[in-house]
Amino acid sequence: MKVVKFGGTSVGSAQRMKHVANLISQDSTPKIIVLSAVSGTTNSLVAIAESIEKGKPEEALQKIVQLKTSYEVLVSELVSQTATQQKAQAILEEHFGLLEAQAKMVYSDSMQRLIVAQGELLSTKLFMLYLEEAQIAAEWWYAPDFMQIDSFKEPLIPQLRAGVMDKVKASPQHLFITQGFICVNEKGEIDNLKRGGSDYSATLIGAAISAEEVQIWTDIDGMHNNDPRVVENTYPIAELSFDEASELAYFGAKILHPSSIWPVQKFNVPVRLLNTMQPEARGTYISAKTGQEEVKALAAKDGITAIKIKSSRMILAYGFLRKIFEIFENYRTSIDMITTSEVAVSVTIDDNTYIEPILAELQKLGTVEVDYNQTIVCIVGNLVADSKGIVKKVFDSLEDIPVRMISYGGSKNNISLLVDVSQKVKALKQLNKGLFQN
Ligand SMILES: Nc1ncnc2c1ncn2[C@@H]1O[C@H](COP(=O)(O)OP(=O)(O)O)[C@@H](O)[C@H]1O
Ligand SMILES: N[C@@H](CC(=O)OP(=O)(O)O)C(=O)O
Repeated sequence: MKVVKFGGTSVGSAQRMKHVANLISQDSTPKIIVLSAVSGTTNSLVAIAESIEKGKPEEALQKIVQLKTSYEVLVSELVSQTATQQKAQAILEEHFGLLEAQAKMVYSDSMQRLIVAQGELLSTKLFMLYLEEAQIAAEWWYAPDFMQIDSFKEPLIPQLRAGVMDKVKASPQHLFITQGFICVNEKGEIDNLKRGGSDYSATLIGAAISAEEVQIWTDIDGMHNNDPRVVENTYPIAELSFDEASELAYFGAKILHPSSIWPVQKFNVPVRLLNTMQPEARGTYISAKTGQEEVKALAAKDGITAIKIKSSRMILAYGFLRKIFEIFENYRTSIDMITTSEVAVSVTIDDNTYIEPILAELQKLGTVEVDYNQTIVCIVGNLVADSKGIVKKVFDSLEDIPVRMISYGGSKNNISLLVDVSQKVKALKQLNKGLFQN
């Protein structure tokens, strides 16, 4: 069994959906197909929910009509037989009807999650109709039937394995179509795996059933050595270890959801990143294999807050770090980078939900300084002993860029630098030149 995920751009139009149908039906290997919402849909659904939250139902309804119109165009291009067109129309009525009903109700967080879940339900149902018309046999699965998260938002893998295996065993089909991103939470409400979560859905399913491999099809030919949106002349990396891919995903390489690697790493299921628009390109192969000692790629993660705590006792007493960590632990806020000196500790976090109470408690331990809008620039590769002078190249490349924190040696795969967000693009470009073009 392979688990094959197609992202929003891969199902972004009728033509692309037809292309995907062609790609998945070329051989008889059993496949679980995980689809995202049509590109742009989740953003529109988030905007609809925001209008309802702001108490502007008319604005929400206007946005719903606009989105529905774009789906009517998609349907008219996707299916041609009268019976299938009627079924498609019924699907639009069901899901846009639900949105319209929500717009007239009082906003809640669970309503927001229900609204954003409609994208993947629409894409998978419409895709099924095209398969029906193209006479490609497949079965549709409702992801919340098997994708569950607990009260800490962690996925329940044994339940996932049992749910998926039961469905496979009960079916004569070898193609199964399901939604990425959406799941059910501990209260039985529809929930999601956070933005970009369809990658995570696919790797969770692949890990849970020990799939042969997970394929993630997107609009680029694999993981590039730097962010192609801001740096020119980037290139795809043929192979990455799980550790390298995990660091890149966590530190901002948008092609992969930040949490998507741990499940496949734990269950040793390889992942291929492939380009829907260029299926013959070899893409990136991610596995347990560790490559040569070299820098593989750069990534950057925005929205970082740096917090410096200066001990009021001047010399760090033992137990000081524990007290600091306990505060972050109590607010379930994870720390990305940490540096210490004799008198101070600096940490970074990417989630400011509990920043106020965290700062209030830290202030009891010493003087606290906070810098918002920071970016972690991350250099990833097999950097075991740095026999190639990578650190020197990093410092030479950064020349005139003020660096707020540096972390090296925490993992053999990563050098992290903290810079102000305004320096991000410059840092990525200069490091690209210094590390890959000499
Ligand atoms: N290092 C990187 N390598 C490849 N793509 C990257 C990288 N960093 C950012 N990206 C961006 O990620 C995009 C693909 O991810 P995403 O938009 O989530 O795709 P999908 O909608 O298919 O899930 C690419 O178009 C590219 O602009
Ligand atoms: N549709 C969801 C989930 C997702 O993973 O999308 P994509 O695969 O297009 O990044 C989102 O936009 O967040």
